[in-house]
Amino acid sequence: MKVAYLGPQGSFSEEAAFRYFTNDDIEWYKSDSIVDVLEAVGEGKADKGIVPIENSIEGTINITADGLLTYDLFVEAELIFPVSLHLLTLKGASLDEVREVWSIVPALAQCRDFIRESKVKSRQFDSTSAAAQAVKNQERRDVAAIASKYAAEVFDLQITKSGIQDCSNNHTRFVVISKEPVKQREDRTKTMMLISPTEDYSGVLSSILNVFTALSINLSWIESRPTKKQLGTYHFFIETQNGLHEEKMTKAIAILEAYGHDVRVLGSYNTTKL
Ligand SMILES: O=C(O)C(=O)C[C@]1(C(=O)O)C=C[C@@H](O)C=C1
Repeated sequence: MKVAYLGPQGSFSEEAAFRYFTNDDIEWYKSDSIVDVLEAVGEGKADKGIVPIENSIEGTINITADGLLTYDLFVEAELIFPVSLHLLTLKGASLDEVREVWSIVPALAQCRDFIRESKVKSRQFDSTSAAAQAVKNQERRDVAAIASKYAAEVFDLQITKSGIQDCSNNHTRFVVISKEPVKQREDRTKTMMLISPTEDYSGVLSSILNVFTALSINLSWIESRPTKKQLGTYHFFIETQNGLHEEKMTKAIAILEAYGHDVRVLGSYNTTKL
């Protein structure tokens, strides 16, 4: 089985992938960006992929949410990964030499307070590990990567300041994606769906939410994303704390469809804490 994740070596995605997929028969497929992971799975270059979808400080990773739709993907698991971000510099460099920090956007956003307080510039990379690799290759003492302890080991960098994220209790939620829907099972505890209203009227969102309230279905995630077709039109990602096999979920979907909303189930799955 081929599994795609965001590389290069040393990324959080790699750590999450290695901890979750422990079989021997896995062929790893490292991609250069989150979109490349989604595309690899969408186009069948990899059987499965692992992508970050939400962070406890920064919220939804929109590239992933949108990519699930663009590439017609399904979710088969969610993984909760603790994230501690460190400032990585060349060995021997000190904090007051650092003028610029490099990382992927969600990681820079998780360290907004540190970046503001230390008055450094920031530069975007496609992953924390690509930033760490660039610091190593460019041999510059005035730049630092925001990345993991694992990346420091991989690229032989020094942790010049540790735990620089805005909140110490920081987690990123990854999803395991595939091109085919996973067979429905009775032990699933969550369901992700995309609800697209076909008409725009006042109270459309509350009409959707009322269905879940009436059936005592607890929601663990709701995210509105633009349809990209017209300004001000949205569809809604909704994650329930109930598996798709449960009767109340079948009822909810039937009611939402009877209201004229388009409902697309993206997956029913369990949570793994890594
Ligand atoms: O750049 C990486 O190392 C990743 O795996 C991506 C990513 C993300 O985009 O959220 C994953 C976990 C952390 O939140 C920071 C970066």
